[in-house]
Amino acid sequence: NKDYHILSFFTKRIRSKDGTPVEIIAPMPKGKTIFGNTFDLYGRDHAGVFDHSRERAKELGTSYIEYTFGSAIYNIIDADSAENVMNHPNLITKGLVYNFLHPFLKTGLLTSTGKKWHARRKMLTPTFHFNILNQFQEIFKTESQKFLQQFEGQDEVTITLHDVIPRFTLNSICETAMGVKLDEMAEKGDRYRENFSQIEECFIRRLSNPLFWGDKLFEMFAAKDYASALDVVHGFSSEIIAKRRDLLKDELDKSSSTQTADDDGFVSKKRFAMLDTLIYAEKDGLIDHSGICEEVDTLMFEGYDTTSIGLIFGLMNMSLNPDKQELCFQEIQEHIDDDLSNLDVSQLNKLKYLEYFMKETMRLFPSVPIMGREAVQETELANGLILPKGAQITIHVFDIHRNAKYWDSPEEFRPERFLPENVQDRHTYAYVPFSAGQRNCIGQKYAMQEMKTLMVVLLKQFKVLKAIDPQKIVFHTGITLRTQDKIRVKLVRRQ
Ligand code: HEM
Repeated sequence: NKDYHILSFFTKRIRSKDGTPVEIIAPMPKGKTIFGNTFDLYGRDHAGVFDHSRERAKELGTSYIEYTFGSAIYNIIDADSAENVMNHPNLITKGLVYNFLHPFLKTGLLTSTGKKWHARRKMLTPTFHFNILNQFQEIFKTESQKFLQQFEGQDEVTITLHDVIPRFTLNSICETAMGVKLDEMAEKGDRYRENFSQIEECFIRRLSNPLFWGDKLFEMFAAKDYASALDVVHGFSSEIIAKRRDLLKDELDKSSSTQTADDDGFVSKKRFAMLDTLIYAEKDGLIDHSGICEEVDTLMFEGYDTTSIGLIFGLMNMSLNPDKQELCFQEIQEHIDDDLSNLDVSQLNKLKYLEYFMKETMRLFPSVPIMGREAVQETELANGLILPKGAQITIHVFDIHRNAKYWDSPEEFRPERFLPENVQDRHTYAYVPFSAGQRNCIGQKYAMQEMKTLMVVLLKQFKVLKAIDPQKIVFHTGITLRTQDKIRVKLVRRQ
């Protein structure tokens, strides 16, 4: 705190409530220049940016403070501080870095705050009700079967998960949430995913160079191909919305000509899509077309990319832990019929070990390894720190999940950690793959249901064998968890 005299003209310091030196509560690693930590990421590649936070966590072992040009950053790697922040009523606004997502997602549910966020959350929460999720089960099942059809006739095949899984999750989110089958739009879906990667590339370029934090310089020097990538992803979501509007109109038209006296709710008889809620809300004047677009972009991105990562690492872990894969398989055999006819939500709920397996996967490989908040007013935390207005908070989920304070041999893959008797004495906020508190993930049940379904359908037919060396995995920074190389597994058909 005493260093960086020049920076102090531009950046408000974090104080302590009772005058305790701040560094006793949270250490402050020295920055590379007189501008504090502003340029610490400068020149680092994607792996270097990711490793920076891991190195800090290892070196300091506790939550810490960094100073950059314009803002103090409180970096959280412990469960107590995570709880304080996630449950703080004044800390629901997302951090500055989320502004870099605005050209892509505008201010939908993930990135908005205040009254707008409250209204949208209220509007969308009922669409994740278990009755609706139950209806989606048939789609998850069919999409999982379709996923496996591509390996028909093959007894052994090595697959690149990063190539095949995202197509499955994008198809699933479009059919469930948007009510539109991607079958005839497969190529457009592929282009959506490619251009999404381009958008992410620009996001990282901005993140690692403070000169690009403002819009002007970024647009002048670093936004190559950004506008065209945005056009593609927005074009795709607009087409989905237009298609669903047409389908809904057709359903309404048909039902008014065929309705009988006991037909008391034509839409409820059809499969309901989350997008329908938004379209009906538009009729009631609660949202406009651009609002629908930002929510569709948000749900599509959140719903496909995060579950892809969960499944990619879930299958990788199956391949690396054959004994635990066998436990999952035995459990599946016990509860799910071979023809999958009883693969419904109530049966899925019985697959406890598979659930622990996926939870452990998300502990070691959280799809969202980092989350950010901003103090929009001076805010006191329970540990005695006073964050000035504008301070940024970074919650390092990746480091909390590997913090030896809560996890014995944290690097080891052990689904048994999630047995009820092992969970009860652990800090609740030591495990936050879906965040927690008001801004928690609205799609967590959906995600688990989808991931478990594909696992069941796949494990029934195939054994998953190792095809990579896990020691060679190099993590990259991204909007979500990335690796330098794509992950592969070998599938061998069960006899
Ligand atoms: C394994 C899968 C998933 C993981 C690990 C995950 C994780 C998260 C996390 C950590 C957040 C908080 C982000 C932040 O504060 O920056 C979040 C928010 C959100 N997630 Fe998920 N998510 C998953 C799947 C889904 C799915 C399937 C959907 C939708 C169908 C979804 C929709 C959302 C939305 C809309 C938000 C913003 C909620 C709000 O702020 O009110 N997520 N998710």
